[in-house]
Amino acid sequence: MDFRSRFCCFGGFDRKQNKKKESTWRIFSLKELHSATNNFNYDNKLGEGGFGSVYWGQLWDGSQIAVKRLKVYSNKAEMEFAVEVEILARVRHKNLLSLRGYCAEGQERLIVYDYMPNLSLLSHLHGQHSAECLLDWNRRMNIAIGSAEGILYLHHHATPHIIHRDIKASNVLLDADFKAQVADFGFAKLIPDGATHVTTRVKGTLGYLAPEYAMLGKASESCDVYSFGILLLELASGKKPIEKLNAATRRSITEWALPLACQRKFSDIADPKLNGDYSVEELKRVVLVGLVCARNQPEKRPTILEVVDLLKGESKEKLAALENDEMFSATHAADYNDGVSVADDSSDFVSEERERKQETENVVT
Ligand SMILES: Nc1ncnc2c1ncn2[C@@H]1O[C@H](COP(=O)(O)OP(=O)(O)OP(=O)(O)O)[C@@H](O)[C@H]1O
Repeated sequence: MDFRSRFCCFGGFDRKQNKKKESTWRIFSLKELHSATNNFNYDNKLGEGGFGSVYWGQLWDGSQIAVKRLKVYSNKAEMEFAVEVEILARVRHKNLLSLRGYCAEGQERLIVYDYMPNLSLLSHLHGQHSAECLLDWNRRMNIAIGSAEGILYLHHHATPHIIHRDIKASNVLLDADFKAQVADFGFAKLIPDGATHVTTRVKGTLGYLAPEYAMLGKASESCDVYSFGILLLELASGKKPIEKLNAATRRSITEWALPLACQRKFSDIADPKLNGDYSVEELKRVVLVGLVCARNQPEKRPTILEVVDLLKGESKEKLAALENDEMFSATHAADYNDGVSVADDSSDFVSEERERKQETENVVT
């Protein structure tokens, strides 16, 4: 089956819809993308992910683009390509990375996006931009609320609803004004009307995976909420989702932050790069919401709609209730020693940047 017939199988486009979308995305020729990226020159390369390499380019009208080029053609990759294009074409939101178009010629598969000049949140928190300290508290707060609003659109406003399944710092891109754009829909799942979850192969990134999803393959909106909670803690603290303490010991960001939150030591959680320059109230809000999102029991997590309200500080009562939740009680804090968990040193438990992807065949049918 070629790309176009697969694309139609998703049922996303009829001719009428296509017409409506004409002004927002289009099909690019390979020749045009070769010329925009200086023949996919190494100097134009922005990064590399599971799907392939991403290149910076400039179109004839001067606009800047990012072109994701499929690494190796296969049926699986073709499917991932079709899912990403299909989903991107149907979503439009200020906090979701927009599709400019795609190219499918021979075995070449390319996706064209708007270029995000401030790259990913990961590059600012832990990567090449981290030393520049460009993420002041105000920007972090806007990124937290903006990305939550992007996810809210996927969960509650897109039809059918969409679970992202790979929310993480490298998938939150930043535009020229540091506005968050949630990206990378290659793993997303469309949720049929009325379904509460879909059972699926586990795909995602270690450190961000909800336990019920990692173990049972149960994907639902609350798995995205869990991953978003980890992202909030990362944004507040500047720490990675899993920290390597020594050769045999790993500590998750929740194991580290929960005892501190129970003892109300929020300033110990704040990223030292902020130099104490943050709103204490907002920091507390981000940490408490992050921790409640990353609870092990999915039914105890808030919806992303509640998360948006809480982050915006729109409901004082809900925030007070959250602060008084038994999860943040002093007795709960006593359950934790110093928050250190001992794990074996298998190389796939934690991995660095490039090795973080986990693709586990799920045993549940
Ligand atoms: N629209 C864009 N504008 C600017 N940079 C981008 C854009 N899209 C991707 N990038 C850069 O390219 C890198 C690779 O992106 P990609 O989505 O392929 O992989 P990833 O999210 O890092 O990893 P994975 O595919 O394993 O999830 C990103 O980390 C980002 O820095």
